[in-house]
Amino acid sequence: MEVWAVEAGISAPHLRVADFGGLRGMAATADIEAGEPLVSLPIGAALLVTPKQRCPFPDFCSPAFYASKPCRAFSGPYGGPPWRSRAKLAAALVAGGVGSVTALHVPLEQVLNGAVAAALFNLIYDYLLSQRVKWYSMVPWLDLINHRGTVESTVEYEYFRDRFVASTTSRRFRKGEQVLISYGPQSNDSLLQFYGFVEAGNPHDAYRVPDLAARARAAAASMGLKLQAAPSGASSIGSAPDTAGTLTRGGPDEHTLAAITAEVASARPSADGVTAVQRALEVAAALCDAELDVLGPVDRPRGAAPQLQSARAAAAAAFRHEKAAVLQDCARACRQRAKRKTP
Ligand SMILES: C[S@@+](CC[C@H](N)C(=O)[O-])C[C@H]1O[C@@H](n2cnc3c(N)ncnc32)[C@H](O)[C@@H]1O
Repeated sequence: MEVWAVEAGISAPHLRVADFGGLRGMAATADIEAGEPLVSLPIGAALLVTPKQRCPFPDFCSPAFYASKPCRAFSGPYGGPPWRSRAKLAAALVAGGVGSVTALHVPLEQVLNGAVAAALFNLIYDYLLSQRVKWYSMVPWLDLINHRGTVESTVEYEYFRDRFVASTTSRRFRKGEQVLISYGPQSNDSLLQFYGFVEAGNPHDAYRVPDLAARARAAAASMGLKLQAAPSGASSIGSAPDTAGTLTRGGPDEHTLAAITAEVASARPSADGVTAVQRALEVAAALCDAELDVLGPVDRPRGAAPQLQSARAAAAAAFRHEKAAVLQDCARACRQRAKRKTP
């Protein structure tokens, strides 16, 4: 494979395939500075799905499935066709034009007008496409690097070199260390669904609270607060199209905090000097505690059990463990923020 990589023009001078506790990944063979390219490869070495492309194997997968895009593949903003394709198009236009003038005796002005219109249409079409769509790609060597949500990394398409270049922007790797990139700011739900693993301490993980209105009210009640009864269908949250809320390690997201604030605005007794948002944060913390109770004990299985467990059961246990950690962090953050004058 390494011979093939060299022949294909793939350059990853400081990486080698290595095993990290049973997980294959890439190790640094020398110190790598932040910003230094990790992998660089010609676009021809990657398997690309571009926006204009039709399903190349309709017998293997339906065109509709193909059009829905394989989410596990690396994706990035569509950079338009490489300059070589544009050069070929230009050459075809010139050849067609010359042929039309000499063989078909079409007036030169007419041919030039047509060629300019075709070139412009192509450029505008690609420009508009590149604003809206992504291309998806399987990228050899780059696809051997594992994920860490805290690493900042980029994968760029260099138009004139016609290459993908991946680098990290936030950190250096020491010789022998595992080299990691970020697959994007993804929750564990998304990582588990699309990549089959759960990231411990994932900074982008979140906990979804279904039926936020009812649970916020129940949390408020558990704190001894009395709320005006919400007439059915009149809940500030219940009337919104999405009735779920999102709790992150830093507290409820903006929408969720606003919704809880509105839901508990009528809370009595109203404590002196406590703003509506501070009250909502206290309720959010109680809501986290209640969700933790629902989750129950979520310790990772210990002892000999992990080896005996199926990978699926282990992933489910890790997933629950991480969700509990998100709730604990969220409750802590809410309580800290509720103490501040401007939470
Ligand atoms: C792009 S590949 C990375 C290379 C892969 N480990 C291999 O051996 O081919 C993505 C897959 O690697 C694994 N992976 C990546 N990052 C991981 C992590 N932080 N923890 C566990 N598995 C990870 C997952 O199985 C994921 O679907």
